[in-house]
Amino acid sequence: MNILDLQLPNKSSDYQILIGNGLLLDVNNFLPVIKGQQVFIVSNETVAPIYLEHLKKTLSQFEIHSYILKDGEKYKSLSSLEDILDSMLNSGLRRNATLIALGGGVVGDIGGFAAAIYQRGINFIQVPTTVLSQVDSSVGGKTAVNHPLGKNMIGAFHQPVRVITDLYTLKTLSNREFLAGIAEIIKAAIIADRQLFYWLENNSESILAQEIETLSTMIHASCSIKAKIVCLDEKEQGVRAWLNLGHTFGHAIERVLGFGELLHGEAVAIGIVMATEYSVRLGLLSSSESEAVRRLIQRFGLPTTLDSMNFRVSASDLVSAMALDKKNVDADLTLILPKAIGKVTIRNNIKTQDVEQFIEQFLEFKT
Ligand SMILES: NC(=O)c1ccc[n+]([C@@H]2O[C@H](COP(=O)([O-])OP(=O)(O)OC[C@H]3O[C@@H](n4cnc5c(N)ncnc54)[C@H](O)[C@@H]3O)[C@@H](O)[C@H]2O)c1
Ligand SMILES: O=C(O)C(=O)C[C@@H](O)[C@H](O)[C@H](O)COP(=O)(O)O
Ligand SMILES: [Zn+2]
Repeated sequence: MNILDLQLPNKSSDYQILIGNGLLLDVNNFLPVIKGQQVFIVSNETVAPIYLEHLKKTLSQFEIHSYILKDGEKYKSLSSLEDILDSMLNSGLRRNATLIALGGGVVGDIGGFAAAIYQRGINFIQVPTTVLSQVDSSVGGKTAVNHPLGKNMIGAFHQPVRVITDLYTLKTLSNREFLAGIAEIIKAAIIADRQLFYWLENNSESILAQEIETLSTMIHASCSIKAKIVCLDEKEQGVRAWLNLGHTFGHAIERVLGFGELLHGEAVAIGIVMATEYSVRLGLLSSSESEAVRRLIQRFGLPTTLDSMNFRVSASDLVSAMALDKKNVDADLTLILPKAIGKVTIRNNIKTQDVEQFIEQFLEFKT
């Protein structure tokens, strides 16, 4: 088992990320961080039938309650959140209970948000079961639900007390979801680890074959990047915004198409290509590095254009959605732009008209 320590400026919220095989089955991974006698597990209708009984058995010494969410991004909503909170109250959950989010990023984000606001905040553990949630969403304490007008618009920072990443759970993940998670790993490499970028290129065959040793190395490397950035800037006052590379475009795509039409990782893959090409347009990045990014994304079977997924959107709709992005300061857009593979910069004061013109050209482009 690998252990990553996430050390936040506020010492009392430091926590560990455990990464290994079969961790779900060992109560000792949970015991040090469970408070009280009550455990409330949030999962969904796909993950629960496979893993919920195992987890309940592991935690059989506790009083266990659970809530099973419908599957899909569209259920990361205020209305589902209300149902979860109703269920917590109906279960007689006390303030010293522990909530466990068992599932992918949707379950982790909404479950974490429920833990953040239930009786003003309770203990919570992330048990991520997708590549994406193991390398990204389970770490860092961003919890939220979507609003029809934008991604993650209603949420809170609420750190888990532990992240328990059981690599065995990936065995049941669909290939499309597996690949979507790789998009956030490519993102992490472009942000901060040039070596990881070329490692992904050189090990793509083994990754695509889902060889467990390779996956373990990859998940550990990518998760460490996220943990380091979060330690520097927990509440996104500065460098944490790097983690939003590809997301200004990606979130707008998700919202304009309708949540769940494209997977988050797929929208981020297209968003990364758009951000790198916009970076070339501004003269910040060489076209050869931008091409290398596009090639790596394609290598993992991820989309690089909306056209390749048979989706049609207008530049003006995308820009209107981007205007609501949480990073924006005043009327202009803020974008995270690569300067080289392994280095990004935060650019404020980007004019919406320029981005709209860029998107029009981008949407014309066919691979
Ligand atoms: N909080 C953050 O920092 C952060 C970071 C990145 C993404 N996110 C959010 O995470 C969400 C995307 O997460 P995701 O990609 O995990 O999507 P997801 O939670 O929808 O899971 C993907 C699919 O895989 C299924 N699944 C999960 N684990 C499985 C398993 N082990 N075996 C079989 N099926 C399994 C799910 O039921 C779902 O159908 C988005 O809402 C995104 O906004 C949040
Ligand atoms: O942890 C972060 O910070 C991120 O930006 C990670 C992203 O991959 C993730 O999708 C996050 O939920 C986006 O946050 P948001 O603040 O743009 O909603
Ligand atoms: Zn993301």
